Amino acid sequence: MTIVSTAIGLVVDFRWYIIAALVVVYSAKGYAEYRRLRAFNGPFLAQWTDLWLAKAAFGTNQCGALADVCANYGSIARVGLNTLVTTSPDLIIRMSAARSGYSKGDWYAGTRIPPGQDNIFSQQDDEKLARRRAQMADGFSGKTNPSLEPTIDKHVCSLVNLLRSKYISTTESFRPVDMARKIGFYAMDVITDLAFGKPYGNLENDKDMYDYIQLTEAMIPVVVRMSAIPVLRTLFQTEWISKALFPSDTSEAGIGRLLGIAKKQVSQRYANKNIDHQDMISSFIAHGLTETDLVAESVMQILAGGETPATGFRSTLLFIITNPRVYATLQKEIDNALKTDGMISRPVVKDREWRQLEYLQAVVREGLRLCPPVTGLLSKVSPAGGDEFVVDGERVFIPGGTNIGWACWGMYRDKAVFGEDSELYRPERWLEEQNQDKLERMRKVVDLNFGYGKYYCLGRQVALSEMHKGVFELFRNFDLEIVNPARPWKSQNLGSWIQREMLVRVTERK
Ligand code: HEM
Repeated sequence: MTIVSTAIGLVVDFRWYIIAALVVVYSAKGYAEYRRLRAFNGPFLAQWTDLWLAKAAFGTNQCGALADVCANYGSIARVGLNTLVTTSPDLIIRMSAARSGYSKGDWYAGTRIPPGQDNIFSQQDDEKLARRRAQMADGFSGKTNPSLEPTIDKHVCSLVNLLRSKYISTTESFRPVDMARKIGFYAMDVITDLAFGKPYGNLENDKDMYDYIQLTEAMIPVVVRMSAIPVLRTLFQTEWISKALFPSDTSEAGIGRLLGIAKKQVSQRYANKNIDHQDMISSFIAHGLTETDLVAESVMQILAGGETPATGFRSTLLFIITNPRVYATLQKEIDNALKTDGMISRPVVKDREWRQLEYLQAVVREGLRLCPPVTGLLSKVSPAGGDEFVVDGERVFIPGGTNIGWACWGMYRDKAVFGEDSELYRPERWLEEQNQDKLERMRKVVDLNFGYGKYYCLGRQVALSEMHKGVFELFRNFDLEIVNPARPWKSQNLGSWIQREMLVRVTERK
């Protein structure tokens, strides 16, 4: 007791010295951190603190804020004490290239679900990641996993059936449908079917089963925001804090419920592993994933592959139905293909068939350009010795251990790459460009939507198939009109997208 009271007395007596020492240490550290990245410009707050980053992360237009910083301060700009963002596709390609010295930064660690358990996305060790990618690649490939395309087709049919059975308007009746929600149902059914071998059944029940979409809409922004801000990231990664915050796998809804379902489904499949299924889980088991790995990977697939194709599909649909020229041209391409004997299968267009439809592909690519589904920072960290890089004709040195995220919203609107009208939704740009090098560059930049090199998205083919089939079948079957062109939907970017209330009038095609 006497020792404690003596210590408290000393602290009180010397409080001003202690406060002064703390201020000096903090300022010296802050100054050293400021100097380390002083070659990069950025907002004043971002030179000295992480407050600018926190403000952007907690706003509702995170990707726009990052793009503005690069527009104002250069294609590599400073947004925090140890964080840069870039609109340079060449830097993004360099960081993710197969043998680059860069690795995934701490941003990714916030995506360990359940807490403490790595999955393919959160894995920061390049060697372990390469091993895991090799184990999982076959499950994502249509060549080695014949169940992928039929699974997607099944849910395209369910989407069409749902619209036809409940939401057809006529001159006598008006039955607006929230397409933002139904597309979310579609994407979630596809991914749960692929990941667990059984869909959630959202489309069949016309319901957000287990409130999953509602709760992930609430949860993902929290994770993405926490990951963006270094101090919160450190807190969230502290095991007991993340465990305390994370819902248990016995929760009745949301991510806890997802984890519970994943555990149950995986353990059933694991027990039956010798039975000959030809799907994703069996491919992963055959490549040596343990039961614990499988749970973490199936949850991650749902988080990585649920909302992302839905965002691509929804925004593309909105661009089409609010643009009469695009609508008419697309419909004509679809109708002509349908009139050509044997070109298009029923009930759902095949992957090899939509790949022959140039305008449809341009429509989807342009949608991904203007509304990129993945907008979180995805920060990579520079190699220990730093890196030299030429940007906008100038050689810059990036010190070792620096986090570099992307400002993809700005990158996809670069006039030098996409032309003066880069803000405009104009699929024709993909068909009119005569200069093959320029076209190739445009393609390469938009394909960065799926990452690059050693971190390239494993679900790209699945996502493209979902989006192209979905768009084709909606316009094969229906006419679509936006109900309120003055407020077509509610869309916010919180690091990930929340898109809702997209009311559409659906009529049968004559
Ligand atoms: C339009 C839809 C999609 C987009 C735009 C997209 C984009 C991305 C991006 C940007 C990354 C991270 C790259 C990086 O870390 O640098 C990624 C990783 C990943 N994606 Fe996708 N994705 C989509 C759909 C899907 C789907 C449907 C699945 C699953 C079926 C999926 C599975 C994965 C996996 C497993 C990874 C981790 C790869 C790794 O870190 O090695 N994605 N995706």
